[in-house]
Amino acid sequence: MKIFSDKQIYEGDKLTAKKQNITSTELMERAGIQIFNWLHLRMQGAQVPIHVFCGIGNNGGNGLVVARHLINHGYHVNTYVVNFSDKRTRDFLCNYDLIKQTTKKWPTLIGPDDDFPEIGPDDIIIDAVFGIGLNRPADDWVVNLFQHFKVSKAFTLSVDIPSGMKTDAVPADDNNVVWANHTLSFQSTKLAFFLPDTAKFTEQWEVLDIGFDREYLIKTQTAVDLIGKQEVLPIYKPRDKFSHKGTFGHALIIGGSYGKIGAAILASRSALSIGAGLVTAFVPKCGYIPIQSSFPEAMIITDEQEEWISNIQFTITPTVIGLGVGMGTEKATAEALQVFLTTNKTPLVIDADGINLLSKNKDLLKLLPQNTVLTPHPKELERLIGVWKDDFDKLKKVKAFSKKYHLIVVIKGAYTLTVLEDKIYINSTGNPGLATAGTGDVLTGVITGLIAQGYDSLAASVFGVYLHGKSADIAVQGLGYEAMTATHVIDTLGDAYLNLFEQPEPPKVEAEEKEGEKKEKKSKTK
Ligand SMILES: NC(=O)C1=CN([C@@H]2O[C@H](COP(=O)(O)OP(=O)(O)OC[C@H]3O[C@@H](n4cnc5c(N)ncnc54)[C@H](O)[C@@H]3O)[C@@H](O)[C@H]2O)[C@@H](O)CC1
Ligand SMILES: [K+]
Repeated sequence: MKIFSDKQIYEGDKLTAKKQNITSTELMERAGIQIFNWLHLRMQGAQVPIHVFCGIGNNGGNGLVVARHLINHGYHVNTYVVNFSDKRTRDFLCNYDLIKQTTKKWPTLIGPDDDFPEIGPDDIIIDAVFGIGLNRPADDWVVNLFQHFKVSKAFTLSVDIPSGMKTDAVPADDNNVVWANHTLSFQSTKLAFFLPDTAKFTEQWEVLDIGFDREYLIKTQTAVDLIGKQEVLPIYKPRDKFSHKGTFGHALIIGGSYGKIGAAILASRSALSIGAGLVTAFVPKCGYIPIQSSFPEAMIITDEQEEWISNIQFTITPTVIGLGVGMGTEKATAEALQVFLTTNKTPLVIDADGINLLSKNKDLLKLLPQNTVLTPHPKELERLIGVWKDDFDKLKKVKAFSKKYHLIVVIKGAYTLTVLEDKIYINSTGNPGLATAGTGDVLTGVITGLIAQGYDSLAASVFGVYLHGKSADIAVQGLGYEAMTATHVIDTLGDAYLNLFEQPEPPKVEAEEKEGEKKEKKSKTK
């Protein structure tokens, strides 16, 4: 799913009205009806007090449309205009007139000196105060109104975006923003809903299709994409009947040290399970027996040292190398890495201590082949790019870093972000059960194993992160967050692939109804 910028939404808005030969007021009506339908479907006429708070711009205009339709359908509605400015938009004014023609209960104007209306905990708030047009911090009294919403504990539905929130910046204070239970966004979700600093402002979100021009939606390139099944399906490479293990490449995993051989085993097993034709592990001598006995499919090359890697030399020709898991940061290992990188031309995926060693000697970054994949967790990322002010600053720094060294950075987190230069891919799979030892090693193996099979490094990163998260989502169903381990995630990688081609199950009620119809037909024909 494309995530459009504010500028692109405004452009799409204008272009849609022009191409469909409708006015912006008609488009606002369409958007408002969508929100009304969403509510009506769930409320079925229930007489719960609904408080609709409207600003004076187009977000407020949306609120007025919703209020009007709710009133027309007999709901218990209180409409307010939050009068933070006198500059009303044209479409706001149109809808202000319309609501006045609909009901004798005209919207209540709320200004800085007015008391706020009483809101009960079982009431509903519709927040249409600010949309994406917010361009400066809201006045103190408006912020107090937002606090009034929060204190009421009423279910809060935000229109387009929680008021006070920006799509591309972290607010100076958490209190400056409406804390929504649910947000209904027009045509596109927002990057801010996926970042730790700002995701908290809405518990859930949904996108409403308000019928933007199809051509505009298809042709417009976005700086951010949300990756789900629909986005990864075209990446998948079906297997040819006449393929053989040579077709799917040879993944080499370089890593492990005394006490951390498990990391190399997890990465190697993952590379094979995701479909690499052959997997070799390059480990210190102490890794030989554990790998040979626990993972018979792997081939092994041992370093001349017993406990750590000191000299990366091999005679095989791997398709791709996954480097760094459990590798340690011994001086000899750092030197071996430097020597290795000066001659290496094979595509690389670098994780964990591999990243830590690069952070200690940033000159090595220039030696990495183009589109090398780095998979840091937050602390490793900080060592690599320095501290950041907030999530948006972090993304800016990562983009600059990616551009400077021509690297792909996979920022691991609740929503893992894959960054290549100015483009960000947000992953939608995965769960808190992944916060457990070794899952990072599995991800390294998965991405390495995909590159081995012929996926380019970017496709392998985006697809690998998706499959890794999906596998965890499948594994967790039988285990729960606490008991799931990295090994379970490897064991369900196959299910993650199979899930790509599963059709969604029909809703239960419909299926039962059809079953009922069939029985009825049978008894009639008897
Ligand atoms: N045709 C439609 O009905 C559509 C409506 N949309 C709605 O339009 C919204 C954007 O509307 P607007 O651009 O009018 O902007 P908003 O309604 O978000 O903001 C209202 C106006 O207040 C002013 N303002 C901003 N920050 C302020 C502050 N802190 N204190 C006082 N005044 C401030 C700005 O001049 C802005 O134009 C979207 O969020 C969405 O809800 C579009 O997104 C999609 C199409
Ligand atoms: K809003």
